[in-house]
Amino acid sequence: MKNYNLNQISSAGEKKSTLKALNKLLQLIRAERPNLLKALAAILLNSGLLLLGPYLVGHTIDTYIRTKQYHGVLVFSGILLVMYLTAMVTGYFQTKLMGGVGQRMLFTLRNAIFTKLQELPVGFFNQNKAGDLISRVNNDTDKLNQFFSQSLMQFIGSIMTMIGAGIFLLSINVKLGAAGLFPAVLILVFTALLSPWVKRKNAVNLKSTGGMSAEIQESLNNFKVIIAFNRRDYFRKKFDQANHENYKTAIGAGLANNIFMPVYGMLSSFAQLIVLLYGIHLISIGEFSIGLLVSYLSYATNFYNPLRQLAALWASFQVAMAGWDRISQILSLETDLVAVEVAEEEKQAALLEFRNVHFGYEQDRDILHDISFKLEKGKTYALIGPTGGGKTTTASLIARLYDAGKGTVLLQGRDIRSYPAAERSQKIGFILQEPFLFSGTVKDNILYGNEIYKDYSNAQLEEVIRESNLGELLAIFDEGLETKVTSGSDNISLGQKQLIAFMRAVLRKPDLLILDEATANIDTVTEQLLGAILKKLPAETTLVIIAHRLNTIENADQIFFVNSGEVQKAGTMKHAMEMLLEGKRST
Ligand SMILES: Nc1ncnc2c1ncn2[C@@H]1O[C@H](COP(=O)(O)OP(=O)(O)OP(=O)(O)O)[C@@H](O)[C@H]1O
Repeated sequence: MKNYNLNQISSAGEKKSTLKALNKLLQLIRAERPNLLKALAAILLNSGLLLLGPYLVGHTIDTYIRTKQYHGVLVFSGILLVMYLTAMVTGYFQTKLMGGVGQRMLFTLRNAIFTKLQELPVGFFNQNKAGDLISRVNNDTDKLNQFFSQSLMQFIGSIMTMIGAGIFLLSINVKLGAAGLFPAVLILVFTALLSPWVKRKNAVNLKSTGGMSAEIQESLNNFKVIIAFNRRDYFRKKFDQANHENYKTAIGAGLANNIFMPVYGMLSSFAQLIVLLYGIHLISIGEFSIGLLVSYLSYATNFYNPLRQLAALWASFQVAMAGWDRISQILSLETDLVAVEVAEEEKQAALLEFRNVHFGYEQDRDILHDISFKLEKGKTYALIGPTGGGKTTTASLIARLYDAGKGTVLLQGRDIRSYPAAERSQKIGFILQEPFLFSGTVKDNILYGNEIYKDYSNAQLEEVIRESNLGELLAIFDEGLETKVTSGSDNISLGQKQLIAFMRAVLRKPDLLILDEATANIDTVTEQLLGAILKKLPAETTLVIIAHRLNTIENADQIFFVNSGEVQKAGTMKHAMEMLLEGKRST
Protein backbone atom coordinates (compact mmCIF):
# COMPACT_ATOMS: atom_id res chain seq x y z
CA MET A 1 0.00 0.00 0.00
CA LYS A 2 1.21 3.53 -0.82
CA ASN A 3 2.90 5.57 1.90
CA TYR A 4 0.43 8.21 3.00
CA ASN A 5 2.11 9.17 6.27
CA LEU A 6 2.27 12.97 6.07
CA ASN A 7 4.95 13.21 8.70
CA GLN A 8 7.20 10.97 6.63
CA ILE A 9 6.37 12.66 3.35
CA SER A 10 7.24 16.06 4.86
CA SER A 11 10.97 15.45 5.19
CA ALA A 12 11.18 14.36 1.57
CA GLY A 13 9.32 17.41 0.29
CA GLU A 14 11.26 20.04 2.23
CA LYS A 15 13.59 21.02 -0.58
CA LYS A 16 10.85 22.77 -2.54
CA SER A 17 11.62 26.44 -3.22
CA THR A 18 9.71 29.15 -1.39
CA LEU A 19 8.90 30.91 -4.65
CA LYS A 20 7.32 27.81 -6.16
CA ALA A 21 5.30 27.23 -3.02
CA LEU A 22 4.16 30.85 -3.00
CA ASN A 23 3.18 30.61 -6.64
CA LYS A 24 1.07 27.53 -5.93
CA LEU A 25 -0.63 29.34 -3.09
CA LEU A 26 -1.41 32.35 -5.28
CA GLN A 27 -2.91 29.99 -7.87
CA LEU A 28 -5.29 28.72 -5.24
CA ILE A 29 -6.49 32.21 -4.37
CA ARG A 30 -6.46 33.68 -7.86
CA ALA A 31 -10.05 34.83 -7.41
CA GLU A 32 -8.66 37.36 -4.94
CA ARG A 33 -6.42 38.99 -7.54
CA PRO A 34 -8.59 42.15 -7.97
CA ASN A 35 -8.65 42.66 -4.20
CA LEU A 36 -4.92 42.07 -3.91
CA LEU A 37 -4.33 44.65 -6.66
CA LYS A 38 -6.62 47.18 -4.97
CA ALA A 39 -4.87 46.67 -1.65
CA LEU A 40 -1.52 46.97 -3.40
CA ALA A 41 -2.56 50.29 -4.97
CA ALA A 42 -3.70 51.51 -1.55
CA ILE A 43 -0.44 50.55 0.15
CA LEU A 44 1.65 52.13 -2.66
CA LEU A 45 -0.27 55.37 -2.32
CA ASN A 46 0.16 55.16 1.43
CA SER A 47 3.95 54.66 1.20
CA GLY A 48 4.31 57.36 -1.44
CA LEU A 49 2.47 59.90 0.70
CA LEU A 50 4.52 59.03 3.75
CA LEU A 51 7.77 59.34 1.78
CA LEU A 52 6.80 62.66 0.31
CA GLY A 53 6.17 64.04 3.82
CA PRO A 54 9.78 64.70 4.90
CA TYR A 55 10.61 66.18 1.51
CA LEU A 56 7.71 68.67 1.76
CA VAL A 57 8.65 69.53 5.34
CA GLY A 58 12.21 70.28 4.15
CA HIS A 59 10.89 72.30 1.26
CA THR A 60 8.58 74.32 3.58
CA ILE A 61 11.47 75.06 5.97
CA ASP A 62 13.83 76.12 3.17
CA THR A 63 11.37 78.12 1.08
CA TYR A 64 8.86 79.61 3.53
CA ILE A 65 10.02 79.44 7.16
CA ARG A 66 13.49 80.81 6.44
CA THR A 67 11.95 83.66 4.37
CA LYS A 68 9.13 84.15 6.94
CA GLN A 69 6.33 83.70 4.35
CA TYR A 70 3.72 82.38 6.79
CA HIS A 71 0.97 82.16 4.17
CA GLY A 72 3.06 79.49 2.37
CA VAL A 73 3.65 77.70 5.68
CA LEU A 74 -0.13 77.55 6.22
CA VAL A 75 -0.77 76.27 2.68
CA PHE A 76 1.85 73.53 3.04
CA SER A 77 0.61 72.61 6.51
CA GLY A 78 -2.82 72.19 4.93
CA ILE A 79 -1.36 70.04 2.13
CA LEU A 80 0.50 67.89 4.66
CA LEU A 81 -2.68 67.48 6.72
CA VAL A 82 -4.66 66.34 3.65
CA MET A 83 -1.79 63.97 2.75
CA TYR A 84 -1.67 62.39 6.17
CA LEU A 85 -5.48 62.04 6.29
CA THR A 86 -5.42 60.38 2.86
CA ALA A 87 -2.65 58.07 4.07
CA MET A 88 -4.83 57.14 7.04
CA VAL A 89 -7.82 56.38 4.80
CA THR A 90 -5.74 54.28 2.37
CA GLY A 91 -4.22 52.46 5.36
CA TYR A 92 -7.71 51.65 6.67
CA PHE A 93 -8.93 50.61 3.22
CA GLN A 94 -5.96 48.28 2.80
CA THR A 95 -6.45 46.69 6.23
CA LYS A 96 -10.13 46.10 5.54
CA LEU A 97 -9.48 44.59 2.12
CA MET A 98 -6.73 42.29 3.31
CA GLY A 99 -8.75 41.20 6.37
CA GLY A 100 -11.40 40.00 3.91
CA VAL A 101 -8.81 38.33 1.67
CA GLY A 102 -7.33 36.52 4.70
CA GLN A 103 -10.70 35.24 5.89
CA ARG A 104 -11.79 34.14 2.43
CA MET A 105 -8.46 32.43 1.94
CA LEU A 106 -8.94 30.61 5.22
CA PHE A 107 -12.39 29.54 4.03
CA THR A 108 -11.13 28.41 0.60
CA LEU A 109 -8.16 26.55 2.03
CA ARG A 110 -10.18 24.74 4.68
CA ASN A 111 -12.71 23.75 2.03
CA ALA A 112 -9.96 22.56 -0.31
CA ILE A 113 -8.33 20.45 2.41
CA PHE A 114 -11.61 19.01 3.59
CA THR A 115 -12.64 18.12 0.03
CA LYS A 116 -9.25 16.48 -0.49
CA LEU A 117 -9.64 14.53 2.75
CA GLN A 118 -12.96 13.19 1.48
CA GLU A 119 -11.26 11.93 -1.68
CA LEU A 120 -8.42 10.12 0.04
CA PRO A 121 -8.55 6.37 0.55
CA VAL A 122 -8.81 4.38 3.79
CA GLY A 123 -5.04 3.80 3.68
CA PHE A 124 -4.44 7.53 4.25
CA PHE A 125 -6.57 7.55 7.41
CA ASN A 126 -4.88 4.39 8.67
CA GLN A 127 -1.51 6.11 8.49
CA ASN A 128 -2.35 9.57 9.86
CA LYS A 129 -3.74 10.62 13.20
CA ALA A 130 -6.98 12.58 13.16
CA GLY A 131 -5.61 15.10 15.68
CA ASP A 132 -2.72 15.99 13.39
CA LEU A 133 -5.10 16.41 10.45
CA ILE A 134 -7.37 18.65 12.53
CA SER A 135 -4.36 20.76 13.45
CA ARG A 136 -3.54 21.15 9.76
CA VAL A 137 -7.08 22.15 8.86
CA ASN A 138 -7.42 24.58 11.78
CA ASN A 139 -4.04 25.80 12.95
CA ASP A 140 -1.89 25.81 9.84
CA THR A 141 -4.49 27.52 7.68
CA ASP A 142 -4.84 30.21 10.34
CA LYS A 143 -1.10 30.90 10.23
CA LEU A 144 -1.53 31.71 6.54
CA ASN A 145 -4.55 33.85 7.26
CA GLN A 146 -2.61 35.82 9.86
CA PHE A 147 0.17 36.51 7.42
CA PHE A 148 -2.16 37.54 4.63
CA SER A 149 -4.51 39.66 6.68
CA GLN A 150 -1.96 41.34 8.92
CA SER A 151 1.48 41.20 7.38
CA LEU A 152 1.50 40.93 3.60
CA MET A 153 0.66 44.53 2.73
CA GLN A 154 2.80 45.92 5.54
CA PHE A 155 5.53 43.80 4.04
CA ILE A 156 5.04 45.33 0.59
CA GLY A 157 4.59 48.84 2.09
CA SER A 158 7.86 48.53 3.98
CA ILE A 159 9.70 47.42 0.86
CA MET A 160 8.23 50.34 -1.12
CA THR A 161 9.23 52.87 1.56
CA MET A 162 12.72 51.40 1.58
CA ILE A 163 13.09 51.56 -2.18
CA GLY A 164 11.89 55.20 -2.15
CA ALA A 165 14.23 56.16 0.68
CA GLY A 166 17.07 54.26 -1.07
CA ILE A 167 16.52 56.25 -4.25
CA PHE A 168 16.60 59.53 -2.28
CA LEU A 169 19.79 58.42 -0.51
CA LEU A 170 21.59 57.53 -3.73
CA SER A 171 20.41 60.56 -5.65
CA ILE A 172 21.58 63.08 -3.00
CA ASN A 173 25.10 61.63 -2.87
CA VAL A 174 26.10 58.37 -4.53
CA LYS A 175 29.20 57.67 -2.44
CA LEU A 176 27.50 58.35 0.86
CA GLY A 177 24.43 56.47 -0.34
CA ALA A 178 26.48 53.39 -1.22
CA ALA A 179 28.22 53.52 2.16
CA GLY A 180 24.92 53.94 4.01
CA LEU A 181 23.28 51.09 2.11
CA PHE A 182 26.18 48.66 2.58
CA PRO A 183 24.80 47.23 5.88
CA ALA A 184 21.55 46.49 4.02
CA VAL A 185 23.50 44.12 1.76
CA LEU A 186 24.80 42.37 4.88
CA ILE A 187 21.23 42.09 6.13
CA LEU A 188 20.16 40.52 2.84
CA VAL A 189 22.94 37.95 2.99
CA PHE A 190 22.18 37.20 6.65
CA THR A 191 18.46 36.74 5.86
CA ALA A 192 19.11 34.52 2.87
CA LEU A 193 21.47 32.34 4.88
CA LEU A 194 19.24 32.00 7.91
CA SER A 195 15.79 31.68 6.33
CA PRO A 196 15.91 27.95 5.57
CA TRP A 197 16.91 27.29 9.18
CA VAL A 198 14.09 29.50 10.50
CA LYS A 199 11.57 27.81 8.24
CA ARG A 200 12.75 24.42 9.43
CA LYS A 201 12.36 25.46 13.07
CA ASN A 202 8.80 26.61 12.35
CA ALA A 203 8.01 23.41 10.48
CA VAL A 204 9.21 21.35 13.46
CA ASN A 205 7.07 23.48 15.75
CA LEU A 206 3.92 23.06 13.65
CA LYS A 207 4.60 19.33 13.44
CA SER A 208 4.80 19.04 17.20
CA THR A 209 1.60 21.10 17.55
CA GLY A 210 0.02 18.50 15.26
CA GLY A 211 1.51 15.74 17.42
CA MET A 212 0.08 17.28 20.58
CA SER A 213 -3.31 17.60 18.96
CA ALA A 214 -3.12 13.91 17.98
CA GLU A 215 -2.30 13.04 21.59
CA ILE A 216 -5.31 14.98 22.90
CA GLN A 217 -7.58 13.35 20.35
CA GLU A 218 -6.38 9.86 21.28
CA SER A 219 -6.95 10.32 24.98
CA LEU A 220 -10.35 11.95 24.42
CA ASN A 221 -11.38 9.02 22.23
CA ASN A 222 -10.27 6.51 24.80
CA PHE A 223 -11.37 8.20 27.97
CA LYS A 224 -13.39 5.17 29.13
CA VAL A 225 -10.44 2.82 28.93
CA ILE A 226 -8.32 5.40 30.70
CA ILE A 227 -10.79 5.71 33.56
CA ALA A 228 -11.56 1.96 33.73
CA PHE A 229 -7.87 1.11 33.99
CA ASN A 230 -7.17 4.12 36.11
CA ARG A 231 -4.40 5.04 33.69
CA ARG A 232 -4.87 8.77 33.75
CA ASP A 233 -1.22 9.05 34.74
CA TYR A 234 -0.20 7.17 31.58
CA PHE A 235 -1.92 9.60 29.25
CA ARG A 236 -0.94 12.52 31.45
CA LYS A 237 2.67 11.45 31.07
CA LYS A 238 2.30 11.01 27.32
CA PHE A 239 0.59 14.38 27.05
CA ASP A 240 3.26 15.95 29.25
CA GLN A 241 5.85 14.64 26.84
CA ALA A 242 4.01 15.96 23.78
CA ASN A 243 3.38 19.28 25.52
CA HIS A 244 7.00 19.52 26.56
CA GLU A 245 8.14 18.72 23.04
CA ASN A 246 5.79 21.40 21.74
CA TYR A 247 7.09 23.88 24.32
CA LYS A 248 10.70 23.14 23.33
CA THR A 249 10.04 23.48 19.60
CA ALA A 250 7.97 26.64 20.19
CA ILE A 251 10.89 28.18 22.09
CA GLY A 252 13.22 27.11 19.26
CA ALA A 253 10.90 28.61 16.64
CA GLY A 254 10.42 31.79 18.72
CA LEU A 255 14.17 32.18 19.04
CA ALA A 256 14.67 31.64 15.34
CA ASN A 257 11.87 34.05 14.47
CA ASN A 258 13.26 36.73 16.75
CA ILE A 259 16.87 36.44 15.69
CA PHE A 260 16.31 38.80 12.75
CA MET A 261 15.16 41.70 14.91
CA PRO A 262 18.33 42.45 16.95
CA VAL A 263 20.64 41.79 14.01
CA TYR A 264 18.61 44.11 11.78
CA GLY A 265 18.60 46.68 14.62
CA MET A 266 22.33 46.48 15.08
CA LEU A 267 23.09 46.76 11.37
CA SER A 268 20.76 49.77 11.00
CA SER A 269 22.53 51.58 13.85
CA PHE A 270 25.77 50.64 12.17
CA ALA A 271 24.47 52.27 8.96
CA GLN A 272 23.63 55.51 10.83
CA LEU A 273 27.14 55.52 12.24
CA ILE A 274 28.69 55.02 8.80
CA VAL A 275 26.60 57.85 7.34
CA LEU A 276 27.53 60.14 10.24
CA LEU A 277 31.29 59.40 10.16
CA TYR A 278 31.64 59.31 6.41
CA GLY A 279 29.35 62.35 6.07
CA ILE A 280 31.53 64.35 8.51
CA HIS A 281 34.59 63.26 6.56
CA LEU A 282 32.98 64.42 3.31
CA ILE A 283 32.06 67.74 4.95
CA SER A 284 35.64 68.15 6.19
CA ILE A 285 37.00 67.80 2.66
CA GLY A 286 34.28 70.13 1.36
CA GLU A 287 32.21 67.61 -0.60
CA PHE A 288 29.03 67.83 1.50
CA SER A 289 27.04 70.30 3.64
CA ILE A 290 25.70 70.07 7.19
CA GLY A 291 22.11 70.71 6.02
CA LEU A 292 22.28 67.87 3.54
CA LEU A 293 23.70 65.57 6.21
CA VAL A 294 20.70 66.26 8.47
CA SER A 295 18.18 65.36 5.74
CA TYR A 296 20.39 62.44 4.80
CA LEU A 297 20.21 60.99 8.29
CA SER A 298 16.42 61.30 8.22
CA TYR A 299 16.21 59.35 4.94
CA ALA A 300 18.58 56.73 6.34
CA THR A 301 16.11 56.37 9.21
CA ASN A 302 13.34 56.09 6.63
CA PHE A 303 15.25 53.29 4.97
CA TYR A 304 16.24 51.29 8.03
CA ASN A 305 13.09 51.61 10.16
CA PRO A 306 10.91 49.58 7.77
CA LEU A 307 13.78 47.13 7.57
CA ARG A 308 13.43 46.50 11.30
CA GLN A 309 9.71 45.91 10.74
CA LEU A 310 10.57 43.59 7.92
CA ALA A 311 12.42 41.40 10.39
CA ALA A 312 9.17 40.65 12.22
CA LEU A 313 7.24 40.36 8.98
CA TRP A 314 9.79 37.96 7.52
CA ALA A 315 9.40 35.74 10.55
CA SER A 316 5.61 35.77 10.11
CA PHE A 317 6.16 34.89 6.45
CA GLN A 318 8.34 31.93 7.43
CA VAL A 319 5.66 30.65 9.83
CA ALA A 320 3.03 31.01 7.11
CA MET A 321 5.16 29.18 4.56
CA ALA A 322 5.84 26.34 6.99
CA GLY A 323 2.05 26.08 7.50
CA TRP A 324 1.45 26.18 3.78
CA ASP A 325 3.95 23.34 3.25
CA ARG A 326 1.98 21.18 5.66
CA ILE A 327 -1.27 22.08 3.92
CA SER A 328 0.08 21.51 0.42
CA GLN A 329 1.31 18.06 1.45
CA ILE A 330 -2.33 17.08 1.86
CA LEU A 331 -3.50 18.94 -1.23
CA SER A 332 -0.92 17.28 -3.47
CA LEU A 333 -1.75 13.74 -2.36
CA GLU A 334 -3.49 11.54 -4.87
CA THR A 335 -5.50 8.47 -4.07
CA ASP A 336 -3.93 5.17 -5.11
CA LEU A 337 -7.41 3.80 -5.78
CA VAL A 338 -7.30 4.85 -9.40
CA ALA A 339 -9.95 3.99 -11.96
CA VAL A 340 -8.91 1.67 -14.76
CA GLU A 341 -10.48 1.58 -18.18
CA VAL A 342 -13.62 -0.44 -18.61
CA ALA A 343 -12.66 -3.71 -20.26
CA GLU A 344 -15.10 -6.09 -21.83
CA GLU A 345 -17.09 -8.15 -19.36
CA GLU A 346 -16.23 -11.81 -19.17
CA LYS A 347 -19.15 -14.02 -20.12
CA GLN A 348 -20.84 -16.12 -17.45
CA ALA A 349 -18.65 -14.65 -14.78
CA ALA A 350 -19.25 -15.07 -11.07
CA LEU A 351 -20.70 -12.12 -9.18
CA LEU A 352 -17.32 -11.56 -7.59
CA GLU A 353 -13.99 -13.19 -8.14
CA PHE A 354 -10.54 -12.95 -6.57
CA ARG A 355 -7.94 -13.88 -9.16
CA ASN A 356 -4.44 -14.44 -7.71
CA VAL A 357 -4.83 -11.58 -5.30
CA HIS A 358 -1.94 -10.43 -3.11
CA PHE A 359 -2.33 -7.73 -0.52
CA GLY A 360 -0.41 -6.27 2.42
CA TYR A 361 -0.84 -3.14 4.54
CA GLU A 362 2.92 -2.77 4.71
CA GLN A 363 5.35 -3.14 1.82
CA ASP A 364 6.99 -6.44 2.75
CA ARG A 365 4.25 -8.23 4.68
CA ASP A 366 1.54 -10.03 2.69
CA ILE A 367 -1.72 -10.50 4.58
CA LEU A 368 -3.33 -12.20 1.57
CA HIS A 369 -1.15 -14.38 -0.59
CA ASP A 370 -2.16 -15.46 -4.09
CA ILE A 371 -5.85 -15.81 -3.28
CA SER A 372 -8.38 -17.05 -5.82
CA PHE A 373 -12.06 -17.75 -5.19
CA LYS A 374 -15.47 -17.02 -6.70
CA LEU A 375 -18.72 -15.82 -5.14
CA GLU A 376 -21.83 -16.79 -7.11
CA LYS A 377 -25.06 -14.84 -7.34
CA GLY A 378 -27.65 -15.61 -4.67
CA LYS A 379 -25.37 -17.79 -2.52
CA THR A 380 -24.39 -17.35 1.09
CA TYR A 381 -20.72 -17.54 2.03
CA ALA A 382 -19.15 -17.62 5.44
CA LEU A 383 -15.60 -16.53 6.22
CA ILE A 384 -14.19 -18.11 9.33
CA GLY A 385 -10.73 -18.24 10.77
CA PRO A 386 -8.68 -17.27 13.79
CA THR A 387 -8.52 -13.70 15.01
CA GLY A 388 -6.16 -11.67 12.84
CA GLY A 389 -6.40 -14.29 10.09
CA GLY A 390 -7.41 -11.80 7.40
CA LYS A 391 -11.23 -12.02 7.20
CA THR A 392 -11.86 -8.28 7.48
CA THR A 393 -9.01 -7.65 5.05
CA THR A 394 -10.61 -10.01 2.50
CA ALA A 395 -13.96 -8.27 2.95
CA SER A 396 -12.31 -4.85 2.62
CA LEU A 397 -10.88 -5.86 -0.73
CA ILE A 398 -14.30 -7.12 -1.87
CA ALA A 399 -15.72 -3.67 -1.05
CA ARG A 400 -12.64 -2.00 -2.56
CA LEU A 401 -11.59 -0.14 0.55
CA TYR A 402 -8.15 -1.14 -0.68
CA ASP A 403 -6.79 -2.37 -4.01
CA ALA A 404 -4.95 -5.64 -4.46
CA GLY A 405 -1.18 -5.28 -4.65
CA LYS A 406 -1.04 -7.95 -7.34
CA GLY A 407 -3.85 -9.87 -9.03
CA THR A 408 -7.38 -8.73 -9.78
CA VAL A 409 -10.73 -8.51 -8.05
CA LEU A 410 -13.55 -8.87 -10.60
CA LEU A 411 -17.09 -7.70 -10.05
CA GLN A 412 -19.58 -9.22 -12.50
CA GLY A 413 -16.71 -10.20 -14.81
CA ARG A 414 -15.09 -6.76 -14.86
CA ASP A 415 -12.12 -5.40 -12.94
CA ILE A 416 -13.63 -3.84 -9.81
CA ARG A 417 -11.41 -0.79 -10.38
CA SER A 418 -13.30 0.03 -13.57
CA TYR A 419 -16.56 0.78 -11.71
CA PRO A 420 -17.40 4.35 -10.68
CA ALA A 421 -17.48 4.56 -6.88
CA ALA A 422 -21.24 5.23 -6.79
CA GLU A 423 -22.07 2.18 -8.88
CA ARG A 424 -19.73 -0.07 -6.91
CA SER A 425 -21.05 0.99 -3.53
CA GLN A 426 -24.60 0.53 -4.81
CA LYS A 427 -23.77 -3.07 -5.71
CA ILE A 428 -21.81 -3.94 -2.58
CA GLY A 429 -23.10 -3.27 0.93
CA PHE A 430 -20.68 -3.57 3.85
CA ILE A 431 -21.71 -3.68 7.50
CA LEU A 432 -18.51 -2.93 9.35
CA GLN A 433 -17.35 -4.51 12.57
CA GLU A 434 -17.69 -1.16 14.31
CA PRO A 435 -20.61 0.57 12.63
CA PHE A 436 -20.24 4.32 12.42
CA LEU A 437 -23.32 6.44 12.88
CA PHE A 438 -23.70 10.18 12.40
CA SER A 439 -25.30 12.56 14.85
CA GLY A 440 -28.93 12.90 13.86
CA THR A 441 -31.84 10.49 13.91
CA VAL A 442 -32.23 6.82 13.04
CA LYS A 443 -33.86 8.00 9.82
CA ASP A 444 -30.89 10.22 8.86
CA ASN A 445 -28.58 7.28 9.39
CA ILE A 446 -30.70 4.80 7.49
CA LEU A 447 -31.02 7.15 4.52
CA TYR A 448 -27.31 7.97 4.41
CA GLY A 449 -26.11 7.32 0.87
CA ASN A 450 -29.52 6.11 -0.24
CA GLU A 451 -30.51 7.82 -3.47
CA ILE A 452 -33.88 6.06 -3.86
CA TYR A 453 -35.56 6.89 -0.56
CA LYS A 454 -33.78 10.10 0.34
CA ASP A 455 -36.87 12.30 -0.05
CA TYR A 456 -39.35 9.87 1.55
CA SER A 457 -41.53 11.00 4.43
CA ASN A 458 -41.50 9.02 7.67
CA ALA A 459 -44.74 7.22 6.74
CA GLN A 460 -43.44 6.26 3.28
CA LEU A 461 -40.15 5.08 4.70
CA GLU A 462 -41.87 3.03 7.41
CA GLU A 463 -43.89 1.35 4.68
CA VAL A 464 -40.72 0.46 2.75
CA ILE A 465 -39.13 -0.82 5.96
CA ARG A 466 -42.11 -3.07 6.63
CA GLU A 467 -42.05 -4.36 3.05
CA SER A 468 -38.35 -5.17 3.44
CA ASN A 469 -39.20 -7.21 6.55
CA LEU A 470 -37.28 -4.77 8.74
CA GLY A 471 -40.35 -3.58 10.69
CA GLU A 472 -39.52 -5.63 13.78
CA LEU A 473 -36.04 -4.15 13.89
CA LEU A 474 -37.35 -0.60 13.73
CA ALA A 475 -39.80 -1.44 16.52
CA ILE A 476 -36.84 -1.98 18.86
CA PHE A 477 -36.28 1.81 18.83
CA ASP A 478 -38.66 3.64 21.20
CA GLU A 479 -39.18 6.63 18.97
CA GLY A 480 -38.86 4.73 15.70
CA LEU A 481 -37.30 6.71 12.86
CA GLU A 482 -37.08 9.80 15.03
CA THR A 483 -34.91 8.18 17.71
CA LYS A 484 -31.95 10.46 18.36
CA VAL A 485 -28.45 9.22 17.59
CA THR A 486 -25.39 11.02 18.90
CA SER A 487 -22.14 10.15 17.18
CA GLY A 488 -19.52 8.82 19.55
CA SER A 489 -21.86 8.72 22.55
CA ASP A 490 -23.68 5.89 24.21
CA ASN A 491 -27.28 6.97 23.89
CA ILE A 492 -27.81 3.79 21.88
CA SER A 493 -26.09 0.48 22.45
CA LEU A 494 -23.52 -1.13 20.19
CA GLY A 495 -26.04 -3.84 19.25
CA GLN A 496 -28.60 -1.16 18.34
CA LYS A 497 -25.99 0.59 16.24
CA GLN A 498 -25.42 -2.65 14.39
CA LEU A 499 -29.16 -2.93 13.75
CA ILE A 500 -29.25 0.58 12.25
CA ALA A 501 -26.22 -0.24 10.09
CA PHE A 502 -28.00 -3.45 9.05
CA MET A 503 -31.17 -1.58 8.00
CA ARG A 504 -29.05 1.01 6.19
CA ALA A 505 -27.27 -1.67 4.18
CA VAL A 506 -30.34 -3.81 3.40
CA LEU A 507 -32.43 -0.84 2.23
CA ARG A 508 -29.82 -0.03 -0.40
CA LYS A 509 -30.68 -3.39 -1.98
CA PRO A 510 -27.11 -4.43 -2.76
CA ASP A 511 -26.22 -7.37 -5.02
CA LEU A 512 -23.64 -8.42 -2.47
CA LEU A 513 -23.95 -7.83 1.26
CA ILE A 514 -20.99 -8.29 3.59
CA LEU A 515 -21.66 -8.66 7.30
CA ASP A 516 -18.49 -8.38 9.33
CA GLU A 517 -19.29 -9.64 12.84
CA ALA A 518 -22.58 -7.82 12.36
CA THR A 519 -24.34 -9.90 14.99
CA ALA A 520 -21.55 -10.01 17.54
CA ASN A 521 -23.32 -7.66 19.96
CA ILE A 522 -26.88 -8.77 19.43
CA ASP A 523 -28.92 -11.07 21.68
CA THR A 524 -29.92 -14.51 20.42
CA VAL A 525 -33.57 -13.60 19.81
CA THR A 526 -32.71 -10.54 17.71
CA GLU A 527 -30.03 -12.54 15.97
CA GLN A 528 -32.64 -15.08 14.92
CA LEU A 529 -34.73 -12.19 13.69
CA LEU A 530 -31.80 -10.99 11.59
CA GLY A 531 -31.33 -14.52 10.28
CA ALA A 532 -34.98 -14.59 9.20
CA ILE A 533 -34.61 -11.19 7.50
CA LEU A 534 -31.53 -12.38 5.65
CA LYS A 535 -33.46 -15.40 4.40
CA LYS A 536 -36.17 -13.10 3.04
CA LEU A 537 -33.71 -10.94 1.09
CA PRO A 538 -34.20 -11.13 -2.70
CA ALA A 539 -33.04 -14.57 -3.88
CA GLU A 540 -30.31 -13.07 -6.10
CA THR A 541 -28.56 -11.31 -3.18
CA THR A 542 -25.16 -12.79 -2.37
CA LEU A 543 -24.17 -12.79 1.28
CA VAL A 544 -20.72 -12.86 2.81
CA ILE A 545 -20.88 -13.45 6.53
CA ILE A 546 -17.92 -13.13 8.85
CA ALA A 547 -18.67 -14.58 12.24
CA HIS A 548 -17.06 -16.24 15.18
CA ARG A 549 -20.30 -17.77 16.43
CA LEU A 550 -20.78 -20.86 14.34
CA ASN A 551 -24.58 -20.96 14.57
CA THR A 552 -24.69 -17.81 12.43
CA ILE A 553 -23.04 -19.59 9.54
CA GLU A 554 -24.84 -22.93 9.64
CA ASN A 555 -26.87 -22.08 6.57
CA ALA A 556 -23.97 -21.00 4.41
CA ASP A 557 -23.65 -22.60 0.98
CA GLN A 558 -19.91 -22.45 1.20
CA ILE A 559 -17.50 -21.86 4.07
CA PHE A 560 -14.09 -20.30 3.51
CA PHE A 561 -11.33 -20.70 6.02
CA VAL A 562 -9.10 -17.61 6.15
CA ASN A 563 -5.71 -17.78 7.82
CA SER A 564 -2.02 -17.01 7.28
CA GLY A 565 -2.51 -15.38 3.90
CA GLU A 566 -4.71 -18.17 2.55
CA VAL A 567 -8.42 -18.49 1.80
CA GLN A 568 -9.39 -22.17 1.52
CA LYS A 569 -12.72 -23.88 0.90
CA ALA A 570 -13.66 -25.63 4.11
CA GLY A 571 -16.41 -27.82 2.68
CA THR A 572 -18.63 -29.02 5.47
CA MET A 573 -19.29 -27.37 8.79
CA LYS A 574 -17.47 -30.22 10.52
CA HIS A 575 -14.38 -29.76 8.39
CA ALA A 576 -14.54 -26.02 9.02
CA MET A 577 -14.59 -26.69 12.77
CA GLU A 578 -11.55 -28.91 12.47
CA MET A 579 -9.66 -26.34 10.43
CA LEU A 580 -10.56 -23.66 12.94
CA LEU A 581 -9.30 -25.76 15.83
CA GLU A 582 -6.11 -26.65 13.98
CA GLY A 583 -5.64 -23.09 12.73
CA LYS A 584 -5.97 -21.81 16.25
CA ARG A 585 -3.45 -24.29 17.49
CA SER A 586 -0.94 -23.40 14.81
CA THR A 587 -1.10 -19.64 15.48
N1 LIG B 1 -5.14 -1.04 8.97
C1 LIG B 1 -4.20 -1.96 9.14
N2 LIG B 1 -2.91 -1.64 9.06
C2 LIG B 1 -1.94 -2.58 9.22
N3 LIG B 1 -2.19 -3.87 9.47
C3 LIG B 1 -3.48 -4.25 9.57
C4 LIG B 1 -4.56 -3.32 9.40
N4 LIG B 1 -5.72 -3.98 9.56
C5 LIG B 1 -5.39 -5.27 9.81
N5 LIG B 1 -4.06 -5.43 9.82
C6 LIG B 1 -3.33 -6.69 10.00
O1 LIG B 1 -3.83 -7.62 9.08
C7 LIG B 1 -4.00 -8.90 9.67
C8 LIG B 1 -5.40 -9.41 9.40
O2 LIG B 1 -6.34 -8.58 10.04
P1 LIG B 1 -7.90 -8.72 9.83
O3 LIG B 1 -8.56 -7.58 10.51
O4 LIG B 1 -8.17 -8.89 8.37
O5 LIG B 1 -8.19 -10.08 10.58
P2 LIG B 1 -9.58 -10.74 10.94
O6 LIG B 1 -9.46 -12.15 10.50
O7 LIG B 1 -10.71 -9.97 10.41
O8 LIG B 1 -9.55 -10.67 12.52
P3 LIG B 1 -10.78 -10.55 13.57
O9 LIG B 1 -11.40 -11.89 13.64
O10 LIG B 1 -10.09 -10.20 14.84
O11 LIG B 1 -11.67 -9.47 13.08
C9 LIG B 1 -3.69 -8.72 11.15
O12 LIG B 1 -2.41 -9.29 11.36
C10 LIG B 1 -3.61 -7.26 11.37
O13 LIG B 1 -2.57 -6.96 12.24
